[in-house]
Amino acid sequence: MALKTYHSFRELQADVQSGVVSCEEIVGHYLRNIEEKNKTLNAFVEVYTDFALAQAQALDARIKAGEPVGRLAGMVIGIKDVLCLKDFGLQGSSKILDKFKSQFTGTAIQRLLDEDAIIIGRQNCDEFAMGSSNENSAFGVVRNAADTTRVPGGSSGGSAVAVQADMCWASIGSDTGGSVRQPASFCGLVGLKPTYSRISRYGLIAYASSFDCIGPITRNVPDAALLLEVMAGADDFDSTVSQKPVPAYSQQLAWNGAGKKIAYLRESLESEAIAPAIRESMKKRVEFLKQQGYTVEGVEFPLLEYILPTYYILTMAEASANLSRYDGVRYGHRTENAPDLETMYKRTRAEGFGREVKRRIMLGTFVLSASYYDAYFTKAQRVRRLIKEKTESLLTEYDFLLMPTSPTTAFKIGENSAESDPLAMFLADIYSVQANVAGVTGISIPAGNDEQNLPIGLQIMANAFRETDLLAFSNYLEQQTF
Ligand SMILES: NC(=O)C[C@H](N)C(=O)O
Repeated sequence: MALKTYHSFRELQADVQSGVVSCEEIVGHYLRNIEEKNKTLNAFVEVYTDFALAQAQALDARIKAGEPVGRLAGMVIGIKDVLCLKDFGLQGSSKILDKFKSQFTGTAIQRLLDEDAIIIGRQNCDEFAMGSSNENSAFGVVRNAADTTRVPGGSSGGSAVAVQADMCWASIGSDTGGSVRQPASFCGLVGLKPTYSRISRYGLIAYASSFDCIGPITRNVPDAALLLEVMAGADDFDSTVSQKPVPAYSQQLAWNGAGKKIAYLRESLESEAIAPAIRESMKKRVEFLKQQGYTVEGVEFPLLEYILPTYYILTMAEASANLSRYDGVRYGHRTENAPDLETMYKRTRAEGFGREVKRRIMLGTFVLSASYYDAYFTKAQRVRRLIKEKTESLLTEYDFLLMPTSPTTAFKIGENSAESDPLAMFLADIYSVQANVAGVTGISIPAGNDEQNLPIGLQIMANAFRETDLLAFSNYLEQQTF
């Protein structure tokens, strides 16, 4: 029997708790959709059929027995292939982690399980989260369900498409420089990058540790708020995580706009490099907010042109160090019949890593090498500091900064590929990396469609640990019709 369409998790949860619908039926619905659509879309790389059904049955039994259940009972979630779930495969969508199994469950995922979420499978992504189109995956490209000739965005492309195509209720991705927000925008969804250190990274494959954040991809803002609330907070297993108490984000979504000041990046309305439909969508939102009586001002970000090089120099440097652990000794793939240890390392890494990952390891190693360290790495660290300070002061003067999530909507598969023009791919991240360079929070919410009916994303940034306000404002905007 087909599952009725639920518009909010609250509605679904009420039916689950009163026994109108069982968790087994819900899981069955998603398994059927996966069966039907995944061959084309390639969003899941592994489906945990037995595990998901067992979780559902156990939960149904508890509900029947009148036992209390967690805040996520009835929510079926997919996880990006960079998040550990004990005894299940984990590969960062790379050949080098072939057949690797997680030795433990990461904190964020454990917290979802503790609240009775059902984990249905792991999702395709760019290899080690490096990319913006999901074309750099050992499992092949993911297709955007709005137009299967187009990319879903990346690197959490499979996670976005799985929600877009109703193969799970929500997904958990990771965002190092837009990897949650940009695919969410390409697929018409909400993608939240929390403040750096808000969610523990214990059990997240490290890409660039001073940038990496875990974040939810959902259909709406209240779900993002609820998932953040469940996953965030102090954790003994991650010394970088913030000790700040976690607000009840999902209970504080009512918007009180009194006295709020909103900035928008002036070039969002003017730059020829931004698709006309995206500029138009921005304009409508800016005008709407002005009409509502808010102080809304266009601003320039003088360091904008330095953000991308800073991001790529630093993330590649960190990646080259983080990825040195894949040596064929401890994890996954190992080359066969190497005559000595050094050849074994070299061949394992040459065979196991894809082209984009190799490019980044080489560039990262270069900027960290003794002769170039100061010229690139140290300089980029200094510039990062300036970008962080400028961003924070802008977000102190204004409550929110609006800009597009991406300068274009979903592009064609192959059009921007890292193979043909890696720089073009990097340039598309121009607006999404600032929040990570500065460590603040940002969200992408749906903002209409372009002339080809492809989703547009509006990005809203707020200062560190201002998620409560950010989510309430996003929730308010999400409810308007433009
Ligand atoms: N990982 C991310 O957040 C995506 C970004 N485009 C990168 O390749 O670094």
